[in-house]
Amino acid sequence: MGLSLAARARSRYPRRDIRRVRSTIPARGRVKPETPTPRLDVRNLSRRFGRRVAVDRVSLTVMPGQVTCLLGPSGCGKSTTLRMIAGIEPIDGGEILVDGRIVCDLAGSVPPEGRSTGLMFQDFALFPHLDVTRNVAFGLSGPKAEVRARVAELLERVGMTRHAGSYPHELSGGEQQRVALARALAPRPRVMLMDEPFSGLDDRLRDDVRDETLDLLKAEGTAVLLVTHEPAEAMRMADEIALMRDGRIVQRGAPYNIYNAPADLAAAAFFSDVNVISGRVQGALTDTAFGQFLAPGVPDGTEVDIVFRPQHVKIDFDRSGRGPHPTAAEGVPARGVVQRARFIGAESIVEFRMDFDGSILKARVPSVFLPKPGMPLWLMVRRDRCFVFPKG
Ligand SMILES: Nc1ncnc2c1ncn2[C@@H]1O[C@H](COP(=O)(O)OP(=O)(O)OP(=O)(O)O)[C@@H](O)[C@H]1O
Repeated sequence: MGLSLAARARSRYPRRDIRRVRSTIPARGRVKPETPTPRLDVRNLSRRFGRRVAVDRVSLTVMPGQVTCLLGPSGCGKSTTLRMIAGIEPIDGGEILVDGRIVCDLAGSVPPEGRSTGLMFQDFALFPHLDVTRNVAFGLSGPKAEVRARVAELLERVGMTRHAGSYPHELSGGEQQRVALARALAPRPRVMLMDEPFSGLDDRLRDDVRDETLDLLKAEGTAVLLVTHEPAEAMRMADEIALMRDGRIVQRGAPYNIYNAPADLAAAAFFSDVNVISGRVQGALTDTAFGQFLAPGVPDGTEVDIVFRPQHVKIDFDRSGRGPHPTAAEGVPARGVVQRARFIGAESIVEFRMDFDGSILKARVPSVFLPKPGMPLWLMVRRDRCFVFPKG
């Protein structure tokens, strides 16, 4: 009686935990850690379903106050990874540490309520028979006055004080989401695990709730691991993106770096439409209809894909069958004929059939320009925005 869930869990796993804490945190004065201990440290985590490896040696760290997004297509293993960290899915290999303390490995597992992790899903599942105050207070223990103060503080921070006595069915989706966030944060979890938490909200509301959630999580210093399949959401939310495919993390980095230096063609294509032209490397260069592209370190004779995003294609008018002059920054122009042009607001997407091989390439241009099908135009490609990948 009187013990919090975490304290109860600790008392159930006393010796093992103490041993682990000793073995993973260096003693004072003996070894000086060079980097701070990650709030969440996942090492070589694996999970199989029958013969299928759903999660394959996934490793990642999240520091206090940091948001890491686990991003990838449907079925790549994101939710399974999150569920293992939360303790609601068994592991088949690896280990999970919270604040340097092992909470799960093949030798044993601290139950979910003892891991200092909070969990938020898309269907936030507030208790329908409890009002907002009691929903937020649900996971809290301790003196009543402290519980009341914590609930009031959180409702204030999520802007729901005036709804304290309302029931979930009396709230909008965004309001329910705010209450769910307050409830998840109430016990001050060290790590917040979020699985597509905003996907039930409409676009406009989603942006607001997302930003408010982020501010609150940062203010509380919580480490956040957020699962999403939407690149735009990951880029907006994340300090770091861990890009996942077929159960593995294929790239980790700041959103800017992942977008501008993708690890491979699939990583580039996950964030936007891409154009791909092919070439063969000779003397660290690849000759194409757009001129030469650098391919440093790629052996002679290697077939490569040259990848560029539609917004990095520049288009220019046809002057009696001639295009603009080649430049160092944009190479040689190649001619194409407009197949389709679509107005999408601030931009137009124009599709060209290229003279050199009949392939289709796309350009995104300011929407003041909406060329008619059949119009010949010249395309140039920004060299500093191209990626060259050996064909896989
Ligand atoms: N309990 C289970 N039994 C069998 N296979 C499972 C189970 N849970 C997940 N899988 C499989 O493991 C793979 C990864 O699933 P997971 O739900 O982690 O993917 P995800 O990336 O989160 O996908 P989504 O974005 O669609 O939720 C999938 O092929 C899925 O079918």
